[in-house]
Amino acid sequence: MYDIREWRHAFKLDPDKEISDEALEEICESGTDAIIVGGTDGVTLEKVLDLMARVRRYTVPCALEVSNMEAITPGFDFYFIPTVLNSRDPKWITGLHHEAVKEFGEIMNWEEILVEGYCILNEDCKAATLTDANTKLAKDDIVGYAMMAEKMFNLPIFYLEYSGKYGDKDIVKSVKQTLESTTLFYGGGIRSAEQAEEMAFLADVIVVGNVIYEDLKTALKTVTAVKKINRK
Ligand SMILES: CC(C)=CCC/C(C)=C/CC/C(C)=C/CC/C(C)=C/CC/C(C)=C/CC/C(C)=C/CC/C(C)=C/COP(=O)(O)OP(=O)(O)O
Ligand SMILES: O=P(O)(O)OC[C@@H](O)CO
Ligand SMILES: [Mg+2]
Repeated sequence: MYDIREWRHAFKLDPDKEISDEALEEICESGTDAIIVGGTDGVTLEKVLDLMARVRRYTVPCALEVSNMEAITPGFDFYFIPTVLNSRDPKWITGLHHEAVKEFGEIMNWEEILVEGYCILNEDCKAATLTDANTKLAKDDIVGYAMMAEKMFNLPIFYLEYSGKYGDKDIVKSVKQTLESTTLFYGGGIRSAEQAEEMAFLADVIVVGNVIYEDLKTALKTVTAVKKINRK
């Protein structure tokens, strides 16, 4: 499925973490809508190339979520570019992006590039520390970022990122109610089929990451849990 507006579930694989061929096969053949390759640190070109080649044995769509310029390579179906809307440092909002587009803009295939408006809400996660994200936000602050993502910047994706921590359902619900055309990704702390199902009622796309490496069987169960619920 190459239209993110039809996705319900994605697995996020971290190039900096090891995964066996058997586990990778189960993940890629699970029925998930996509594999997102991304992580905050330790993402090198070598590790990205290795993981991409292994995922490419399967037909599942595969996106590279760019976290640094050095690890970008051709061969993915999509390139997801995060912009951290609640960062206190402009480098993570438009700074690195400006440098990249100045240098490579003429040769970039914009058809395969999707910008993700991130709002990072777990103050203890690596991405929050790296980007100096202001995580002390009230619901209306977060809803404001969602509205900016859609109405001001026309972004295809708004990503509520709780990486490592299960999020606040009330916030996810309010953000979903605010968005009309932008796709809402929810990611963070999903460690059971029940949690996946709960968030699938609220968000468009549920992203499952760390549990892949901690409890593969449970990770696989999140796919069926999410797929049985229609997107609103
Ligand atoms: C050759 C070719 C095909 C070219 C393609 C052209 C192309 C795509 C060019 C890129 C253009 C561009 C605009 C690039 C932007 C450059 C850039 C570096 C932007 C900054 C991105 C950013 C804000 C990164 C910050 C960190 C972040 C939000 C990462 C996202 C992933 C994430 C949150 C992972 C979760 O954390 P994790 O590491 O899993 O944590 P744990 O290990 O604790 O679980
Ligand atoms: O690793 P977890 O906590 O599942 O989060 C998934 C994803 O949102 C991380 O970027
Ligand atoms: Mg992770």
